Amino acid sequence: MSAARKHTALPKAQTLIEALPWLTRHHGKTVVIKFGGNAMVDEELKAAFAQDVVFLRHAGLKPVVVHGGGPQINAQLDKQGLVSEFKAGLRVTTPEAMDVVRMVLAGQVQRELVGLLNQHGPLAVGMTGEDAHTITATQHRPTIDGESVDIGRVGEITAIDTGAIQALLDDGRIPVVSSIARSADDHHVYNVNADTAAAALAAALDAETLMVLTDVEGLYEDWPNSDDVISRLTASQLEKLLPELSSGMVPKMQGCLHAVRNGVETARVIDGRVQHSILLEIFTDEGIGTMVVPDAPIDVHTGPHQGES
Ligand SMILES: Nc1ncnc2c1ncn2[C@@H]1O[C@H](COP(=O)(O)OP(=O)(O)O)[C@@H](O)[C@H]1O
Ligand SMILES: CC(=O)N[C@@H](CCC(=O)OP(=O)(O)O)C(=O)O
Repeated sequence: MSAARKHTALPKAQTLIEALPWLTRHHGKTVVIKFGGNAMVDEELKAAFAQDVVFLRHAGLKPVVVHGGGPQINAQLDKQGLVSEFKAGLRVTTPEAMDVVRMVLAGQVQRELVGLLNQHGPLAVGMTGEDAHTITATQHRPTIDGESVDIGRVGEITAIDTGAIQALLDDGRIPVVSSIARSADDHHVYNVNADTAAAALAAALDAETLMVLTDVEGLYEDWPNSDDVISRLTASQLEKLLPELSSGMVPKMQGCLHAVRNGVETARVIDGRVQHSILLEIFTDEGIGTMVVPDAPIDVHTGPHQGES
């Protein structure tokens, strides 16, 4: 056999080998991926998302999926003639609306994601924050114009028990978590923003990465006037920006800040409208969206490090 024979699959082998340093570095690490309701409306994107997550799992990482479903909840509330209202970026959740939120997230969106992931094997297990006391909350009362406002059954996370998720990860499964919390106050449940839930879980699980998929390219520097995306910012830089942010970006970026301030190495906001955005983000050095990193540690001898992550 000629030693010089050209194998047609060589470029594929090279691509796999290029990924080797990344795979070695991230082997066994936990990555929490938040799949947003707005990125979840296209069938092909959903299937590609499931492939990416399963790929990560087979590559030796431990993915945990936390999902939203805002648009899907809106549609069901509409169908039932119930009004949707948001205050401080959160859904005003009456007891009737809470039933709809729970039914749509746990009964519809989560089931669909579990089904898509399990087309690739017996991997995904769905749960909500209610299960095994995974997420506990009390009533959240946002301050609007200086006043504490009652927005119904919206929860503020007070405790996370990672036991059930860890057990699933140890068993090689992919947990798929709906953002509903058990109540510390009564026997009912609370509606939690899915970005907030994902960030809290990432911190509690000591995840290496929080990845938030959404329907924009990342954090725009001057939204809605320009589409320049901020590619990288530190926790302190983000903290300064927070008061200027609006709508859905508020819980997302607050969540990223919480994550990197609590042990997560990077929090990334990426465009879920791009097919295979998870793999693109991971395998391109500079990433495709916005990356938040902790502040550089201060060295007592040399002062703050520059440009490290
Ligand atoms: N600075 C910003 N950069 C990007 N998007 C922003 C910004 N400020 C507000 N937004 C809005 O936030 C939205 C994303 O949040 P949201 O609608 O809650 O998405 P998801 O369903 O993925 O959680 C964007 O579609 C955009 O309209
Ligand atoms: C309290 C609150 O606002 N909860 C959200 C939960 C779902 C969610 O966050 O979905 P997205 O990620 O698709 O926005 C809601 O009811 O819409």
